[in-house]
Amino acid sequence: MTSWYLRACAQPHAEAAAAARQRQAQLTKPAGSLGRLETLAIELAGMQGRALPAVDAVWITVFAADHGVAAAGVSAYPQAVTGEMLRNFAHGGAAIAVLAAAQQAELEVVNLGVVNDPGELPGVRREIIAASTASFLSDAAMHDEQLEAALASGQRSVERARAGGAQLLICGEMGIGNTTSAAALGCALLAESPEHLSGRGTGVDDAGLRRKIEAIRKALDFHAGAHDAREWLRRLGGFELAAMTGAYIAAAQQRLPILVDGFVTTAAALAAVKIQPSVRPWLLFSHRSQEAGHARLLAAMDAQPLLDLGLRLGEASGAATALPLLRLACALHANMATFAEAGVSEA
Ligand SMILES: Cc1cc2ncn([C@H]3O[C@H](COP(=O)(O)O)[C@@H](O)[C@H]3O)c2cc1C
Ligand SMILES: O=C(O)c1cccnc1
Repeated sequence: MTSWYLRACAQPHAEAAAAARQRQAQLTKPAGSLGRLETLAIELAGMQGRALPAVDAVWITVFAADHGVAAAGVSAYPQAVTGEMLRNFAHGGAAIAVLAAAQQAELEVVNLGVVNDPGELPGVRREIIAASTASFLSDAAMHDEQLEAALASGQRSVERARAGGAQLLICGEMGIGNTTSAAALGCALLAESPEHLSGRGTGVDDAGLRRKIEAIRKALDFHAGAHDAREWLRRLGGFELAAMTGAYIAAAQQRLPILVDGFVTTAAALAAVKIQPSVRPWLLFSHRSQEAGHARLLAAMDAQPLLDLGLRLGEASGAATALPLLRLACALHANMATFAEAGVSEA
């Protein structure tokens, strides 16, 4: 039987996009003058299959997991932070919790396995795969069943989003060491060199950055026998990265538009596109992260991010920050007067 994540996605609805494009041409403004706000409305119309798209109901899932590679000294922060941040998400103190609450977006957090496990917390689902991935310096990060479990966790988050009436999916991540995992995965998927995709993550110093590049180089050597995107994800990814890959594929299969966050989520999106290329039209890109290497991952998917604010946090914070632009694009598209309605002369 073919795995669910290998199933192709439908293309966005061409007629709905055409109807939206036609409406944009009739609104009281010089043709094309609202730039990306116009094309965003048209793309959303195609994805939602309606001439008047809306992103009132937004679902955010933050996946948290720990990484074996953290032991290689590749983060500026201790691994215990991943578990500690789960408590912070639950109590509303994390950046994404504030951004979601300020915009009435639904936020759920999924604990896939952290070393410093805080146990049951309100608003945090426990879908524990293991306390951490194995270090990909000397082992595959995940066994096959662990990868399948992570992908399926992402798929289930999309089921909940759909049941909740979501019109847009945003995924985020929390996992100390995950910019190293994301960079390694990006290198493998794009045949890039570690210097080009490695950045300072939480803020490592020059020595930390060198350790990170060395770790990735070693991992790419060790796993040189891998041959496809799923296998690279299993060997170099993390539970949260794989869950996001699964969520992106499932959302695209179910015609749910996706707003991608920063560097780590973009690596997961790239894995999704490499596993199932028909995912690509369902992805909107929110911002270019300060993390060196993000621009290359974006370019590999011909993605034009909306914002460049020097953000380097993850947690879906960049996507949540770009959400108002999508909402404004929909409001303009639905509520501006046409030339005929307003009695304004056309060109
Ligand atoms: C307090 C805190 C909150 C965070 N929220 C997201 N990240 C971000 O930083 C981590 C990746 O960076 P690196 O690869 O350098 O460890 C991830 O957890 C990511 O989501 C955080 C990091 C910290 C310290
Ligand atoms: O852009 C990101 O996803 C990012 C950058 C730094 C740290 N964590 C995540």
